[in-house]
Amino acid sequence: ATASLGERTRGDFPILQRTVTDQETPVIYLDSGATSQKPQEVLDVLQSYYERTNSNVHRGAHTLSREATSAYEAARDKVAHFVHAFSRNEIVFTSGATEAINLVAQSYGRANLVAGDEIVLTVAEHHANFVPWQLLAQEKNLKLKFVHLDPATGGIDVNELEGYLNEKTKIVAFQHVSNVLACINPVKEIVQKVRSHAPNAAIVLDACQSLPHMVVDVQDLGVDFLAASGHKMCGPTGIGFLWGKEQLLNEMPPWKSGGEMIDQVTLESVTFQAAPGRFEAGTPAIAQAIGLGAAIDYLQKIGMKNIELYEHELAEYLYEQLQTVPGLTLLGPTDPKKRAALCAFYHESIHPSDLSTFLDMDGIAVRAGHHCCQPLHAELGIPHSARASCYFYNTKEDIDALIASLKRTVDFFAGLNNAADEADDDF
Ligand SMILES: Cc1ncc(COP(=O)(O)O)c(CNc2co[nH]c2=O)c1O
Repeated sequence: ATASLGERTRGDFPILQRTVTDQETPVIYLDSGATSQKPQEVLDVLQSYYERTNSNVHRGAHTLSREATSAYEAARDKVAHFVHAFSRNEIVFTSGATEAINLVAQSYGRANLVAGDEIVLTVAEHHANFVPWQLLAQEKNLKLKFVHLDPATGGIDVNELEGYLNEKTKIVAFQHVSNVLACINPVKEIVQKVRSHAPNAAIVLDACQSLPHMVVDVQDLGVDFLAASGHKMCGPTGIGFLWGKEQLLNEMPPWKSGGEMIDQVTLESVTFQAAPGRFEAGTPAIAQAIGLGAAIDYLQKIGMKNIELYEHELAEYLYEQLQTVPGLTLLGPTDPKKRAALCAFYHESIHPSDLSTFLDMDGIAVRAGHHCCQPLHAELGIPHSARASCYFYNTKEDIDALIASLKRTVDFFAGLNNAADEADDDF
């Protein structure tokens, strides 16, 4: 049989050969929603940069600085091409999606929203796309509205959106893919609805959990801003980016200030670079940006469509196999075809942290907690959940190991409960 994409690529990732228990079997990493692993190609580029090219960018007139500058700006070109930006100037490097969204809230938000204006979010947003808007709303006395979940599908009820939109809606910010529900929001339909019912709204897309996993084309989607993190798409930590329409970016006031982002500084005044330089104060994360460029090269070699198709298989298999574990409730859409390759779940009597600890003892890495989505967990009536999240380097055998370990864990706790019941009966 043809080797799966996971079988063909897992050897590219040194860390996936590591064992984390006293058993010989390598770690089964099912926490890519938190951060992805890094292929050798990216690791080599980072090493080579520091060995051969390291220098500060945009300033020095010497060879190393010129080489570092062209490598850094080539990374920007790669990101621009990857998201099909209208222009390379629309790519602002940040430390990650969190910083990208904060930039929009504090620069665009402060300059364009006034008391009484409205921001529409969903209850499922990650805190990175929730708290910056809460703080802006507190600062400027704005109204926050939240699109809720559709109980029938387990996903976000975008039909509810229309009723929240009006002339005062100035921001509509939502995730492309949920890091907990696994739902894939219909971005183009949402954009159409917002454009027709909220003409003054800027649309901010949190693409953290979509960009690593599928083709994302900002021109096709029609949004105004997009935020993403490099570390979730085979890149190093410390790099992400904001894509924004060039005209919007150039109308926005600077955010962080200092060197690089200025044009002229005198004792009396200061003028600024145009985008993207305006928003890149200080020495940037040069190596990290170049590493992200190498990650994009790696992903493009595999093909984002191939990754998307393979992860559909993993998504369905993961969801269907988790349904065979007694006592589990799975979060998110009930149609496996409408899910990304992650699944959050909870057990009727076993704490998610106990589940993840027992899985860890079997060398399986999942996450337990609220996944920076406390409002969503409150909406679901649960304090936390466990979550398995896949990437293209995972295999169905990884999921089989997860399921087997979960069933052993559930049996173990059932045995404990039975023993406790018997002890009670003896009294
Ligand atoms: C949908 C979504 N938005 C924003 C972020 C923030 O990204 P950062 O700035 O790179 O941290 C995350 C990270 N999500 C997770 C990080 O750890 N577990 C997660 O699910 C995310 O999943």
